[in-house]
Amino acid sequence: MSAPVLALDDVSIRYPGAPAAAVRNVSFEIGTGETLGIVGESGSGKSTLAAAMMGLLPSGSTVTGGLRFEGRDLFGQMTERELRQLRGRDIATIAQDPFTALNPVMKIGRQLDIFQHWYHDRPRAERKARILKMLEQVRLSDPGVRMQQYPHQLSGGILQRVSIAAALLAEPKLLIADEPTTALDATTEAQILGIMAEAKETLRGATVFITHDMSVVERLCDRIAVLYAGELVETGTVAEVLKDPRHPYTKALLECDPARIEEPTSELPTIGGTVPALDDRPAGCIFEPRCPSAVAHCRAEAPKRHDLGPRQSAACHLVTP
Ligand SMILES: Nc1ncnc2c1ncn2[C@@H]1O[C@H](COP(=O)(O)OP(=O)(O)OP(=O)(O)O)[C@@H](O)[C@H]1O
Repeated sequence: MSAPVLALDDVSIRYPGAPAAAVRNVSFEIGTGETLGIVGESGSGKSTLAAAMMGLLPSGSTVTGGLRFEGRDLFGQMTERELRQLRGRDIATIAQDPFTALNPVMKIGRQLDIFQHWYHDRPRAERKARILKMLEQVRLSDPGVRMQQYPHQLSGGILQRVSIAAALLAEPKLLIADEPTTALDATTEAQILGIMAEAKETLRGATVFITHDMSVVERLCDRIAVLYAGELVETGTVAEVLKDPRHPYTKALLECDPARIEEPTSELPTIGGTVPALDDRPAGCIFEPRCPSAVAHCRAEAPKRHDLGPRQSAACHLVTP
């Protein structure tokens, strides 16, 4: 991997007043040109990690460990002003809800122009041409008309395309897409995922794609980080982990992926039980209460992370290299 754009080293995050950390001892790196998929059920800490990567945790949150963007610690070394600059220029996001991501009282064309930071010294006509080209790339019909419209005049699917165009125009060093299709219907979701797959060719920085959908990871990501109840249980290349998942939670997620079920069935499989609440975390392995393979030892002691290859690791007592 090239020098990491973002490196997390033993990161734990606790919200103010919370009984325990929402994210515990998470480490991984993302390099230029790489797309990392972060997966896990609801409550596993995906959005908490995304907020931390943007320096947008609620004030009073406690972060321990290192979270470095191009070698600089987001929490130790940067002032609020520097963080704001970073968010505006080097780190872009595609949010779950595109309505909240765009300014309701500014025309789309003007908003997109603001995003293309690196082109502001170019003539206006050149900037406009670049925006039009990008709107075509995200397959928006009538891009010239769209530029004159306000967000409330557009549907969620169209606005999400505008958000993707904004992210591409910004040419960020780090793009964070936080479940960008959650608020959309299935057809629009498929279209947006197709556009994201194409956009991958254009993006030169690193991308973090947050999802609960393994088939999205398979399609769009190079590497995967599987989170469970705030802990990183498995990480590796998508090719390795999806072919040979080693952690029982990763296996269970894959077994529940509708895209992988070969026999027609009226009921989709689910993982029994629920993600433990923050104040009810098991003392041993975090997944033990739901794990079909658990043995007594799993209840007694939390597993360490086992390296399984140059870039794959899993935190499970039952895993052997
Ligand atoms: N602002 C907050 N204040 C206190 N606790 C929070 C806050 N946001 C999230 N949490 C808690 O942190 C834990 C992780 O939540 P988080 O939203 O990061 O998970 P997630 O994997 O993104 O879930 P989802 O897929 O539902 O968005 C949960 O226990 C949640 O209740």
